[in-house]
Amino acid sequence: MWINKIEVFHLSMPMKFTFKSAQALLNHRETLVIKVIDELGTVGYGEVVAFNEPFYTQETLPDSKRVLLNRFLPQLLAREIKHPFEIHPWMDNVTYPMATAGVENALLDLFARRQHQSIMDTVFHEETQDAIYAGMVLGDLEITHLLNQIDDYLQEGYARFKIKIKPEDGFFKLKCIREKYPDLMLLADANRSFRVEQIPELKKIDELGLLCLEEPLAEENFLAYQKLQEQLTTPICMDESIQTVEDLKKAIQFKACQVVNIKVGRVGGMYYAQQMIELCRQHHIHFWIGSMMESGISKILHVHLASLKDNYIPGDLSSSRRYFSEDVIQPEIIASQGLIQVPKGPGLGVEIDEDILKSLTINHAILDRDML
Ligand SMILES: O=C(O)CCC(=O)C1=CC=C[C@@H](O)[C@@H]1C(=O)O
Ligand SMILES: [Mg+2]
Repeated sequence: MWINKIEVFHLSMPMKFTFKSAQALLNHRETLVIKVIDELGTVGYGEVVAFNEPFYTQETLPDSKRVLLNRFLPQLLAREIKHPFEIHPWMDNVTYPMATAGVENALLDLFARRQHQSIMDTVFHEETQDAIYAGMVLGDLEITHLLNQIDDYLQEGYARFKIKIKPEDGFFKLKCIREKYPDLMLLADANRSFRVEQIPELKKIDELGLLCLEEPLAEENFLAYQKLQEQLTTPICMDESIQTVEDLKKAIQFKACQVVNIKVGRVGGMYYAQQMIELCRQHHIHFWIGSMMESGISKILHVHLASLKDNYIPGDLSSSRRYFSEDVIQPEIIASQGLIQVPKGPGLGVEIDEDILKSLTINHAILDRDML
């Protein structure tokens, strides 16, 4: 197939509240939506989920945009491709995983639509669930507010909660939650905020029966993780420490974690996400599906991925309305009684509301094969 036209929409989505983690404060979300159109007029969408600042991983949205417009997208227009995964050898999943994933995801959506297949059927040849359990992520909130939010979302049907923590009060907050909800499905994400000297705090957290502890250590070193995992019964979960398949192999070799949070953007696309999932399966490492406070285009892809039957726990996947007053996909993502339905149609299985997309766009670029 040939890609004849590509559009890049730079979105600015106002958020309903400020999201606070150990590393970041977010009150609006900028992302890039890539729309690809082939010679038959088939359309596919993908999202580049980099943040404006490098608080999570190194790649920033201005970096992604520059490399896309100057290199990746003109190259894509210039060659015939038979399968979306063919782009990987000439794209750069190490320096620009999120830009790479955005292009690959758009091509996969288009390719699956051409084949009249769902995106999961084009990549994974296995049975999947029709619905997935939703999961709530709560930022670093003041304790009364945090407990109230858990009450509210429990009533809405959410059963799994991930709390953002930092060394100063992480144990205190988790202990308060545990006292009030002894059986809650609870995990914590420290986003690399605890130094090795603060391991005693992590040992206290270890007593609280968490499903896993995500990215506890500031030290970016698998040996430190291995030593920590030996001292904890709570499984350590890696997120930003694993960006490439090589990172995962190394983490397995070091026994640095027992769980991996898979995010398609962070790892450079479905091609690498699939390889990581297969590696996890071979080495008895649990995996589950994260998210990036993104628009529905990337989020629904993660809903699809979370429909794999051997997911460890419900993902960071909640209703579109939790973060944004409007989403660019139709139907938007709705968690009802704690469940999200997995769309069945071709590709991502959702439509893009171009009016909403355009109303959120702050910059728009068009690349045409005729212009090469
Ligand atoms: O999308 C969500 O619901 C929240 C996801 C989330 O917690 C994160 C998204 C992006 C960057 C990180 O700070 C964080 C994470 O580390 O998992
Ligand atoms: Mg995380």
